[in-house]
Amino acid sequence: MDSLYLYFPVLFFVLYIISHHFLHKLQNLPPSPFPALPFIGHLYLLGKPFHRALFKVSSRYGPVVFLQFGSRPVLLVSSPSAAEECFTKNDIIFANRPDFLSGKYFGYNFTSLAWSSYGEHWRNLRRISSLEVLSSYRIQTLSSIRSDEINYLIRRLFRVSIESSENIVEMKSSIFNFTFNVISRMIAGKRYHGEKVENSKEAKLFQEISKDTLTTVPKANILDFLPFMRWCGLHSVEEKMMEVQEKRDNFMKKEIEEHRQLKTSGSFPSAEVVAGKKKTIMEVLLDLQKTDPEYYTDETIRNLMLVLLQAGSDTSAVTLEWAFSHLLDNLEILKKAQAEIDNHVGQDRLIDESDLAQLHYIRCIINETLRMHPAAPLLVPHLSSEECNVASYRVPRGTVLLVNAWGIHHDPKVWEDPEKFYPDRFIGFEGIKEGCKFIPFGSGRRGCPGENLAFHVIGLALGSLLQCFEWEKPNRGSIDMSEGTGFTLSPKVQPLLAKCSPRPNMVKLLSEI
Ligand code: HEM
Repeated sequence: MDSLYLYFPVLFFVLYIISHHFLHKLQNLPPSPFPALPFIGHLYLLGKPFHRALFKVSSRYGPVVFLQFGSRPVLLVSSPSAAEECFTKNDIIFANRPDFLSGKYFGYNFTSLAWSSYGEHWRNLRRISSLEVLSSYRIQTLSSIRSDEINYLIRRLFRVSIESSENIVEMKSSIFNFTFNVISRMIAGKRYHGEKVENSKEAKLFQEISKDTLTTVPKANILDFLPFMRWCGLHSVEEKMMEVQEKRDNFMKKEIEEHRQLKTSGSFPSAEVVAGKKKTIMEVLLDLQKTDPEYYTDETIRNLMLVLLQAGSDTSAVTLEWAFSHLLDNLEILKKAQAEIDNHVGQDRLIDESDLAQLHYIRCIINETLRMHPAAPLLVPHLSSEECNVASYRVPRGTVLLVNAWGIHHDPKVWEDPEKFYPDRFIGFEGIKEGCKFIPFGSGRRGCPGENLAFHVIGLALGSLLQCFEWEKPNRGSIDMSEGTGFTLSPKVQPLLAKCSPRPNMVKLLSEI
């Protein structure tokens, strides 16, 4: 009789497995790993980096997996066909964002472009950004900012390369300063890093704010899935977020006020803003405010500015750093890119953005970098607003959708030899016509609106730095390619160091910049 009690836990366990299995089948939910633990569900499966851990889960359970992350149901998708189903047939249903704390605090209570749910407000913000802010016309109008900024960067690298005996450059900060200055000048007509920075105190403040924002988000993600952790030592996270948001908001308030004053006094913040022809994005929005003050409130403008600044600078910088890391490890590819530039542009003038359309191999390098290191490996989380079907499975309303773009890009069934950095695979690639096998910018309604700008910024920087300099690894060892973790950004853990020296035929031109 006593031994019967010993069998109880085993019996319970077997019944649990059977009921889990049949309940799942009955509900027609996608496959789900066993077990889902009390409170944390499947969070125990999350190793670092998240995209790699989730790729392992998909390799075992299939391209569509149903998970429970703490209190939230999650659909993990990692095949081109399932991703396509989410972003075509079910696109409107998944065009929402979950109510994460980042959206509450940094997204102005879910009213920002990146965090608001699908609806009229989001459509309006998206329309303004596509037409007024990130349109081809606006990107072209502000091209002088990008060429000016690349000149600053080239000049600095040239100085380092001739002045220091070691000519070693820390690429991460150089690249970040470049992309940040590009976006901040397009938005506010102001640079915050490097030469001719008008107000270095302000620049330092924004750097602090960005750092605080990025360090708070992962802690907030824990609370997003495990709200009870508030009572287990994480109660201060929300206070910290409020504090950071206040700083972000005040920073933008000051910028807008300054812009207004300069506008009324007739003196614009930077030389390239001439007679309304090359308006900064902030000016465009302040003009719209005059016509519709109820909609274009100061808060809406601050909100949009902060989204663009954050979404536009880190992502492009991370991509450029990865591209250089691979080029230093594959010098034959680097030489091939330089040969293309020499062939189409020559060495008598610097690359101009209008050359980029001819530089197909440079585009292949960028694509290959985005394939291997999509800046947002799991895209940005979506949320289903109603029940739908994916790959014939039922997905309940209120499910968080994670599309593992990194997983799709690294799947040997989708890409041959996926771990090899091989830009030639993109020769003749037909983009969206090939479905969702390459989705670094997402797809569908919530796909990235800054894709075109990103290719201009990254293409110009990569092309110019390859045209002007010879690049080498700082030592013989191979480059550390470890990836950082996070739901929304996958930077390189070790900042890239590179040896850089001017290409002999470019020295004259470089000394004149
Ligand atoms: C290499 C560069 C970039 C990459 C890889 C990238 C990638 C992405 C991804 C994956 C998303 C989420 C898509 C989804 O929800 O499924 C996104 C959203 C977004 N991106 Fe980008 N992005 C880049 C550059 C930019 C730039 C330059 C800007 C603008 C200055 C920008 C602005 C945005 C905005 C505003 C959203 C939110 C859109 C929405 O929720 O409706 N991005 N981006």
